Amino acid sequence: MLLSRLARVSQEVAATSARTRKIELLAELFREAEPDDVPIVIPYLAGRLPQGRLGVGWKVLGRPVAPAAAPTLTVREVDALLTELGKVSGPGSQAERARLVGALLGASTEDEQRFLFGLLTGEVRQGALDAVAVEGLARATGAPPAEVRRAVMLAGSLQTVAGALLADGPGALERFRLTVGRPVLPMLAHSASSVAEAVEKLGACAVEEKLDGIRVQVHRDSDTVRVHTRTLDDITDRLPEVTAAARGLEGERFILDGEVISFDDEGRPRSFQETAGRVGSRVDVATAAREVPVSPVFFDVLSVDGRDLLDLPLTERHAELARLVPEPMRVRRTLVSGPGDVGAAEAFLTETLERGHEGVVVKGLDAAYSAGRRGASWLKVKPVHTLDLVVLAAEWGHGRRTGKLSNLHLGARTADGGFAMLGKTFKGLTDAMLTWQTGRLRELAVDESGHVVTVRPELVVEIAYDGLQRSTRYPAGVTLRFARVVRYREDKRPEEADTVETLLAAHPGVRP
Ligand SMILES: Nc1ncnc2c1ncn2[C@@H]1O[C@H](COP(=O)(O)OP(=O)(O)OP(=O)(O)O)[C@@H](O)[C@H]1O
Repeated sequence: MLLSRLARVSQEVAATSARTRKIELLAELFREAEPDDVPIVIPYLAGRLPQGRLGVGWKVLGRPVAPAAAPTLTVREVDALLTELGKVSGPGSQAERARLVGALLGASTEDEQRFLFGLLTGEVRQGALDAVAVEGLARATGAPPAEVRRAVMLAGSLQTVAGALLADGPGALERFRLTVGRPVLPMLAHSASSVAEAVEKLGACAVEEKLDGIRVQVHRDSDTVRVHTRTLDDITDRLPEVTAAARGLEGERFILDGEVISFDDEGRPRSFQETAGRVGSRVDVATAAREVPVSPVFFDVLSVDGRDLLDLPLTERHAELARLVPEPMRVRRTLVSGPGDVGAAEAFLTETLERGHEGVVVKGLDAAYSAGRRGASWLKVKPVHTLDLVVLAAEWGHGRRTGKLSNLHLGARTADGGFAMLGKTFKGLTDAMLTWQTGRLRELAVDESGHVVTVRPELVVEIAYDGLQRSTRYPAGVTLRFARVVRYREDKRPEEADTVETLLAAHPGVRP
């Protein structure tokens, strides 16, 4: 497929607000695409780079290059060139990158250049596009949209399903059934501001402790156990305790969902940083496991003995979980019959906080497991509110922080798919975080002016703050009071960051 075709459709999709028209445009595009184009076309449409990071500075991109008169570039050629670009390193790499970018831009028409600028700087991000693409794909191939959605949810990748569908037609969906050994994206939660609000919304519900550890999905098929993170990375080798626990259970074939966390000698949870540090360390796992032992605590089960439980209501999945997993390895919960019984839910939250946990997750009893979704039937309630924001730029530090990118410019998502800066902070950053972020942010740099390095808006960071206040300095008309970094959220994509709208809704007293 020609890049010019993709660039035109991308522009048309962005220009129309009618969802049906977007779907039709994408269906047409998919009908023309070769299966091999799909892993490139889908991320490009959403403004994502399949390579993740390229290290191309704005200075390289900013140099004008005379455009080609007629379009000849294919999306696969562009992809191959960007892959090559991502690999350039060592002495002379700057010149080599400039040469490759020059060649790419010189072969592009004006429209294609505009598209590539948007893509490489991360300015065009169409978060909602993947959902529209699923519909377009269903239309293009004659597969039922609901089945395509379920396949995408189970494959954890729209590209993979799209490639299979375009190559083999609707029959290919069979391949994406829930299978032990093949991880699926976990179900996620929305937020509620109080237990009362959550119970009001959900009616009869289970209130579960919310453990601040690392989400794990554990697959066991007789002696084989695999442990995956929320982003589907395989971390089996780092967590021998989890493998041992799974092998110790009665069942032979199952998929469990839960949290891995480290408890101290008194049985209180250690800090998230300690658990995360343990899970993150790949070397000398045995020593790490002695110093910071972790335990799995399960709260859901997706499959048992070849039975797919995803569509069962929570109550039935709980019953299966209770049969399979003994009590200390299951999350604590209490059942609440509805708003009349909210006192029990509040008492459970208080007790959970006293035991050192961060809050509760309130879950509707009838709800199925929606893998990969932020389901409306799981509501988390945490007394300490934090925001997930995106790093837009960073400033070179002074004094002790010389040579390190320090002060972060923080952005929330806006309705048009962009980001609005809410303020800056360098508080809460440990030396290790400073070193890490300096390396990572340099890879994402697109421009440097004075002491400010502008980056592709990719990195999500969790921020604690004391309040919101009006400000004429910032584009959304508000800024954060006493913002400080809690942790980086590499498991989150910028599309999952908080929006200006939800922030304002959480502070009704502050009007920009
Ligand atoms: N009982 C539980 N049920 C579901 N999730 C739980 C539970 N206990 C802890 N968790 C964790 O809480 C997360 C749910 O919150 P959410 O899906 O919104 O992710 P998040 O945005 O990372 O949340 P947070 O930043 O609050 O951890 C899950 O991914 C899981 O890791």
